Amino acid sequence: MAGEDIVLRATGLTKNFGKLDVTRDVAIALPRGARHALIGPNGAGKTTLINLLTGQLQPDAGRIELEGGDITALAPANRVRLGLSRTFQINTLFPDLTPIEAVTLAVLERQRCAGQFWRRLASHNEAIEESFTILGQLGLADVATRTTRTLPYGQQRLLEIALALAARPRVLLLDEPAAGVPKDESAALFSVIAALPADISVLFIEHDMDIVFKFASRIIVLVGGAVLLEADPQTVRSDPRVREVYLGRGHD
Ligand SMILES: Nc1ncnc2c1ncn2[C@@H]1O[C@H](COP(=O)(O)OP(=O)(O)OP(=O)(O)O)[C@@H](O)[C@H]1O
Repeated sequence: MAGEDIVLRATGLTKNFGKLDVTRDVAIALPRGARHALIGPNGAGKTTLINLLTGQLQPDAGRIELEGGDITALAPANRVRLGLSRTFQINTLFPDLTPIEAVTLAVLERQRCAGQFWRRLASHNEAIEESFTILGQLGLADVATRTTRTLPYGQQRLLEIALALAARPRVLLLDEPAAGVPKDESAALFSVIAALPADISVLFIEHDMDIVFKFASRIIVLVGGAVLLEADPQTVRSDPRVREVYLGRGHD
C-alpha cells in the first residue's frame, strides 16, 4: 500500500503436498515494527507459511519480498543474512552451553558471514558485549553464565529468541514461542517479545487467544491454507466466521 513501510511482503503464495493444498494464494504484508499474530485451527498451514517465508520450503507459486527485494529463491541462511530470522516450535538449544556462550557464538557467526571475523580480539570483546545487551533485552542477564539445561523452560524459550536476535533481524518469525511454557508464564514471555526494539517486525504463531488479543496489534487468520481475515484484534474477535471456525471446532 502506498505510504506504508512494508518490510516483508508475500503475494500469491501457494504450496501443495501432493493433493493437499496447504497454502492457497496467501498474501501478507508486515509493516515495520509490527507485532502481528498468525492464528488458525490445527492444520491450517501456519507453520508451513512460516517455512515458506524463511525458505525451509519452496513455494509452488508466489513471491516473497524483504525490504522490496525478491527473496523467493534464496536459501534460508541467505535470508537470515538479509534480516529474516525465526525460532522453531521445538527447543533447538545446546544444553551444555551458557546463554552468553551461545549468543556470542551466534554474533560471531553473523560477523564471519559479513567477513568481519578476523578483526579478532576486539571483535570478540564487542561480540561478548553485544551478547550481554541482547540477553539484557530479554531479561536473561542474571542467568547469562548458567548452563542452559538448568534454566527454567520459559527462559530457554527466551534464549531461542536471543539467538535469533544475534543475527540483527529486521523481521522475526516466532513459531509458538510459548510452546511448552506453563500458562501463567507465557504472558511474561510475550511482554518481553512486545518490548523488543520497535524497528523489528514480529509475526508470531500462538494458540492461546487471551495472549493473542493482548499482544497482537493485528491478527492474520488462516483457515484451510488461505487467509480468512486480516484485521485488528477487535474486528477479529467479533467476526462471525472466526467464531464459527473456533467454536465449531471446540476451541475457546
Ligand atoms: N512435509 C509435509 N508433507 C505432507 N504434509 C504436510 C507436511 N507438512 C505439513 N503437512 C500437512 O499440511 C497441513 C498444514 O500443516 P501445518 O503444520 O502447516 O499446520 P499448522 O497450522 O501449523 O498446524 P498446528 O497448529 O497443528 O501446528 C497439515 O494437514 C499437515 O499434516
